[in-house]
Amino acid sequence: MIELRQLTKRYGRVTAVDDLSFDVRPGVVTGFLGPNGAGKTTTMRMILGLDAPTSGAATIRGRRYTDLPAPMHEVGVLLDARATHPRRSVLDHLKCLAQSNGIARSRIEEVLGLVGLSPVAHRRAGGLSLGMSQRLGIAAALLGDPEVLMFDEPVNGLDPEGVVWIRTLMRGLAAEGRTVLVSSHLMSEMALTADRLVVIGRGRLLADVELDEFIRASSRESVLVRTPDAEELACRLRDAGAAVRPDAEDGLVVEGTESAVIGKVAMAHGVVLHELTPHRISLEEAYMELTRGSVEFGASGTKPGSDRVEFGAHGGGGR
Ligand SMILES: Nc1ncnc2c1ncn2[C@@H]1O[C@H](COP(=O)(O)OP(=O)(O)OP(=O)(O)O)[C@@H](O)[C@H]1O
Repeated sequence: MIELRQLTKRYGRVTAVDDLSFDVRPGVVTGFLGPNGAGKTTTMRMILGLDAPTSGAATIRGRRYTDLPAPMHEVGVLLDARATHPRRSVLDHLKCLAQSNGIARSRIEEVLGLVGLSPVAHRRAGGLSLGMSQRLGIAAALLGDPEVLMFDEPVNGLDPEGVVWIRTLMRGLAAEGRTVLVSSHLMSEMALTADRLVVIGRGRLLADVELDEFIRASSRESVLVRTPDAEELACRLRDAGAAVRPDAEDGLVVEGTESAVIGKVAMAHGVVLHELTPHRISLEEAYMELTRGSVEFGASGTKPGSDRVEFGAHGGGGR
C-alpha cells in the first residue's frame, strides 16, 4: 500500500503537485494518469524520497521511503530507463545492483529471463534500444522481488509485442497481491491495463475511481442531428425530456433519448431531418473532457474542463 496525504510540491511559483491524497492498494494495477506536466513524475519522485515535499507526506507500507531498511526488497522502480552506466553490460548493471543490495546471483538470471534479455546479457547498456532499456529498467525493479512496484511511462519505446508483454507482466504482479502503480498519459493503454485510475491535472486530483466505474460514468450516448428547423426541433425535444445543445457546425447534440424517438418527434411536428447520427463517447474523449482544463500546452480555443468529476458510490473522486 502506498499512501499520499496532502502531498504538495512547489518549484518557485510553479505548484507541480497540489494537495494530493490517495491510496494505491495491493492486488490491483493502479493507473496514474494525467497530461504532460500534470505532476506524475514529481509525485513518484516524492514517494521515492528523491524530491522533498513542500508539505504533506507519502508512505509505503506505513513508512517513508527513506526509512525503509531494505528499499530494493520492498519497492521496485522504473523511473528513467536510460539511467544506466552506458559502458556497463546488462549483466554487470544488474550485478552491481544485486551486490550492493545483498541479492543472490541466481536472481539476476531469473529476472533476465523474465524480461527476455538473457540473449543480450553481455551487450553494453548504452547500446540498447529504448525498448530494451525499458526491459532492463524493469529487470532492475524486479531484482529485489518487491511487494510494491512503480513504473513511470513503462510502455514508452516498446513495440506492440513489448506493450502486450508489459501489460501482462503488470497484471501478473498485481494478481500475486503486489501493489502496482503505473503512470501514463494514454487512457487507451490504461483502459487495457489498470483496475483503478487516479487522474491528475496541474498537480491536483481529478478522479480516483475503479476503471469499470469510469467506463460506466463515461459511456453516455448522444445523437447528432442536422435539420433546417433546429430551433423548432430543439424546443420539441426539450419538451419530450431530452437535453439538447448546439454542436460546432449548426447541428444539435441530443442526449437522453435515442435516434428513433428523435425521428418520431421530428415527423410529428413536420420537421425535415438531414442527418441523425448516434455517437457513443469513447474513453479517450471522457478522459480528455476530464483533463481539458489541465493541459499545459493545449491548442488555443479549448474550453477549460471542470475541476473534478464525481463518479457515484464507488468513486473516490471526492474522498
Ligand atoms: N525540478 C523542477 N524545477 C522546476 N519545475 C519543475 C521541476 N520538475 C518538474 N517541474 C514542473 O512541475 C510540473 C510537473 O512536472 P512532472 O514532470 O512531474 O509532470 P508529468 O506529469 O510527469 O509530465 P510528463 O508526462 O510530461 O512527464 C511541470 O510544470 C514541470 O515543468
